[in-house]
Amino acid sequence: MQLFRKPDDLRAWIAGQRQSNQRIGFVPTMGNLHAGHHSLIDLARKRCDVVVASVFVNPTQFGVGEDFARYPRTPEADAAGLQAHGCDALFLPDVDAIYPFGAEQGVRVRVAQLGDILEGASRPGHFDGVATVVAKLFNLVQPDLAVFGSKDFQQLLVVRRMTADLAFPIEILGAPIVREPNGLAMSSRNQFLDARQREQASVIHQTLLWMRDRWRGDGQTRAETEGAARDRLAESGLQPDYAVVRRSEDLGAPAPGQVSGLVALIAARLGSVRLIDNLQFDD
Ligand SMILES: Nc1ncnc2c1ncn2[C@@H]1O[C@H](COP(=O)(O)OP(=O)(O)OP(=O)(O)O)[C@@H](O)[C@H]1O
Ligand SMILES: CC(C)(CO)[C@@H](O)C(=O)[O-]
Ligand code: BAL
Repeated sequence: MQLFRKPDDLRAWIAGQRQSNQRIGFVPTMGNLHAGHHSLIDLARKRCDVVVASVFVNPTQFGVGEDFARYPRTPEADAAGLQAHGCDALFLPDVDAIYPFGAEQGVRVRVAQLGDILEGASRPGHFDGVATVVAKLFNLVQPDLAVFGSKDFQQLLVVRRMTADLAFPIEILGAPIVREPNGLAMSSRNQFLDARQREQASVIHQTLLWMRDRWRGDGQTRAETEGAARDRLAESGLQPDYAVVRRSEDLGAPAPGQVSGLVALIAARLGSVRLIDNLQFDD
């Protein structure tokens, strides 16, 4: 596997791949890779001739007081896992390489509305940071296909919108959520949870399943379902940020009587760790 730290070195290698008509797949990550990330590499591997991954903990998507400084950084283990999954190139830039004018002073890409609700409301500016760095990475890697996990469901929609609106000729593939045996969605932040908290956190997935079943079953109103879901999370010792049912297409409010094309989304805190998960009702 090739390792690139400098954008120019990556560009030169990409130019060679394009010249020989290789179809390029791309998996952007923040590192500390687990089976969820590896599943994205496997998907890209199946669809493309060469696979590029990036590991970059992007400062502009973290708010003041969020966990940028303590975000787990494990580049050696990440490189070994990527290589084992057949990744061809790893881009591991430092902050100056991605933000040559300073992280606070460069151009920002903003996805209005879709980027302002739910995660965007809880983490103001978060999706500006995500859209900005993904646009930069797309320009550097010039992939034909980019794979994103549906664990970060709103991020997937934001990236799709940004890609369409800025006319990047890139297919965006959403990948299924990889879970622990108890249902907890795999996430780099799970490592801040002890064994007891990981069990406790499985209530998030249970609540998503319950929201789906209740929605289909007894025709309760959206507000009743969402309120009862928040109560379930709180009774298990989590602090819910939101627990909502939305249209999977654009995260708008469901139409009366709508049962498919929906997604339940939860964000909740357990101690100092903020976890997100979701469940599409037509899965
Ligand atoms: N459990 C999972 N299943 C499928 N895809 C996942 C999973 N976890 C993360 N991903 C995807 O991997 C890509 C990189 O995500 P990221 O590096 O932020 O990892 P993460 O585990 O989600 O970390 P965290 O949520 O703690 O920041 C994203 O597209 C994300 O949706
Ligand atoms: C897409 C991403 C790599 C942008 O920094 C990040 O938000 C992530 O890992 O999901
Ligand atoms: N996986 C989304 C990255 C973040 O939480 O900042």
